[in-house]
Amino acid sequence: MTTKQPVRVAVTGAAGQIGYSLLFRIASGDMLGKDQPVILQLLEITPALKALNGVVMELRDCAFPLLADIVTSDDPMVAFKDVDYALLVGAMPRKAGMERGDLLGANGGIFKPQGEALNAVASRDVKVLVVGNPANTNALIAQQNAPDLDAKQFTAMVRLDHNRAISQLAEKTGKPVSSIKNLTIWGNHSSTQYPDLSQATVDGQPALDQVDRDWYENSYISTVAKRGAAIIEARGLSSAASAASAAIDHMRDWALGTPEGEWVSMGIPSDGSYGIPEGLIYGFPVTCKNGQYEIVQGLPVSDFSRGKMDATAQELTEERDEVRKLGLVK
Ligand SMILES: NC(=O)c1ccc[n+]([C@@H]2O[C@H](COP(=O)([O-])OP(=O)(O)OC[C@H]3O[C@@H](n4cnc5c(N)ncnc54)[C@H](O)[C@@H]3O)[C@@H](O)[C@H]2O)c1
Ligand SMILES: O=C(O)C[C@H](O)C(=O)O
Repeated sequence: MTTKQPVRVAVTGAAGQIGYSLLFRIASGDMLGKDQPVILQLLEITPALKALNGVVMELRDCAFPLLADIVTSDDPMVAFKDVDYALLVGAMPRKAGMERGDLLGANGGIFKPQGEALNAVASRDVKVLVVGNPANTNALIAQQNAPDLDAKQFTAMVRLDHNRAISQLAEKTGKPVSSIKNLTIWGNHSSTQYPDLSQATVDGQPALDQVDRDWYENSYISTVAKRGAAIIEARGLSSAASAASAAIDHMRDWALGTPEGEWVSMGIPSDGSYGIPEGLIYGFPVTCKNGQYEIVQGLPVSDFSRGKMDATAQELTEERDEVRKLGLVK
């Protein structure tokens, strides 16, 4: 029997399609371990509380041994009270033909009050993951409105891109996903992201020795970067189960650590590493230990990589300028 004290996990947009995959996996111990009880604190807008109640009924019907309690609210000051983890999912998804950045006007305003509420009532050690798009700049908005928390506590999800990049490479090389290590998603969770194979290995051998350079530069990068749009085109709805799975991976690795000698990609505040403007929430290669992440330093950067890394940083700078004009960040 477990003796650990429950931790509090907030999920926003909990009645949405990502929420419907995510909550059950958190409650079953996939995110924080099979010995860690959780209290779910679920935030929705008022008209969605009835649907959320249905999801809560289903959660209870699973009789998850690790699910200690469930709180629901339409008030972030209630949902974020004392939370140790916050997964900010609630936001409008894009439709076919839109870029994620087109959602800034509709979604940016959600993250200012949520940042303020986290600042006021969350655990001082809260770990925040922003999933709602455009995720990097929404994370920046939340962070800038939570001045009493450490900037490093706010992260954005590029793990879905990271997982897509692994899967595409596995398919191309005919090797299992478990044989692929150390690729990086640099930059924005958008079509300017840079899935970088220059340090990646397949079965311990350089990935770029095992694929054609032309395929890498002219097919692979755009397939990974535009996968979200391909899912919307096929499903008529944006990715949900895979997004939830990536959120689980992101939080699990941050909380419990990355395997020795391996890194993952997280959207985190730039400290100026690799010449990326300080403060942007940018995808970097990171290792995690004891609940902290660190940027992998000293990787060589080719001219090809430099161009791609700067282009996605430029897009994030423009998004920051846009939300500054909207008064959402300083
Ligand atoms: N970063 C990524 O890799 C990634 C991947 C997939 C989807 N997304 C994004 O995640 C977001 C959610 O996607 P979804 O498919 O679950 O959408 P959805 O429309 O199914 O669900 C969103 C939910 O958020 C709720 N919501 C809206 N405003 C809210 C607020 N202020 N507070 C709390 N809840 C609020 C809505 O009522 C709805 O139930 C979208 O912005 C989508 O683009 C990001
Ligand atoms: O593409 C989208 O708009 C949804 C999500 O960000 C994704 O990458 O699947």
